Amino acid sequence: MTDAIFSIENLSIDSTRGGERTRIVDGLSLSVRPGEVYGLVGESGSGKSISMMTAVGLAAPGLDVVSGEVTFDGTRRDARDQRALRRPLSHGAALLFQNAKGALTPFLTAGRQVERTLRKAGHRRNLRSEVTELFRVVGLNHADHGHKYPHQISGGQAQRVAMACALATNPRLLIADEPTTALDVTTEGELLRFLTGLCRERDLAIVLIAHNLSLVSEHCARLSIMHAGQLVETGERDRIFATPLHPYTNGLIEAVPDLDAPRELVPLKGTVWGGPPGHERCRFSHRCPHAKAACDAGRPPEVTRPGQTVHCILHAEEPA
Ligand SMILES: Nc1ncnc2c1ncn2[C@@H]1O[C@H](COP(=O)(O)OP(=O)(O)OP(=O)(O)O)[C@@H](O)[C@H]1O
Repeated sequence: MTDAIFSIENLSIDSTRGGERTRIVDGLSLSVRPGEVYGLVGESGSGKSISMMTAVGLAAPGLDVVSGEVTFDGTRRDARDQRALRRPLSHGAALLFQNAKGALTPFLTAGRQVERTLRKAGHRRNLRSEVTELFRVVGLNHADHGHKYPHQISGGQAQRVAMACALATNPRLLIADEPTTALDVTTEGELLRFLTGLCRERDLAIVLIAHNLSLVSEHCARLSIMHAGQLVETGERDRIFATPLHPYTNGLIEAVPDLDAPRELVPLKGTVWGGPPGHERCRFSHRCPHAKAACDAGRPPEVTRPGQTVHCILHAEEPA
């Protein structure tokens, strides 16, 4: 995709535990445009965080980046060289995590946290007014909250302070890793609407990582669905919801309650990593109602349909 500001191609990561090597991310590719909130969805443990942290040069020690290329702002880099990858991304990208309160420094007021980030980003003049402006941008009143310590504000307010810190570096890419999981539903909705607006106003590219498909579908026009380290389906939200092609996507959609048309929810059977070892196969086969021998015999083929790409043998066999 030529107009993407951030793209990942064929990222694979191995982890070795107890002498056993496991491919925890297997050939992930995705790309995000400026002004877009892109969703990365999957159950807990499917590899969303590890993929995105590695793509910005923050792979945990001990992980082996086997392959992958990351393009940011027009320059392509080998993901195996994490240091080289981290340098440009540490200036152009910001990260938001689930527990904002825990991420803020407990002995610094909310205002000082933002001021410190501004200083680190090289700002020296008009710091007070820049902090006040960043508070305004994230929907907080500096006079009310700037002097408070993290334990004196709510989880939603702490997440807004974390956002102000993130915006202080003027990023072009924001990776938001389950940023609202610890918040109540109303605050969650408010914050995500706010993030979406921010993304449009500032032409910011956002990758929203979440396990909740309905949440992502509300805020992202394009998304990727991940299972056990592999992407199973990618594409436009409307197409994916209208005609889910992968049995896993279908399972996730069936598990989402629909208040307008109540129906029996169908929980997904099995666990993410419950299948036989080896990555040269479909990793959903042990949970799939349509599985056949061929699913375990090789990697699932990538099949492209208008606005959608699926990795599944079922669709390789039918005409486009
Ligand atoms: N530092 C590490 N070294 C080795 N394996 C790891 C490491 N961190 C995570 N893993 C494993 O990698 C897999 C993917 O983890 P990851 O945290 O990326 O999942 P996730 O989809 O983001 O889940 P969650 O929503 O729970 O954060 C899991 O099986 C996890 O146990």
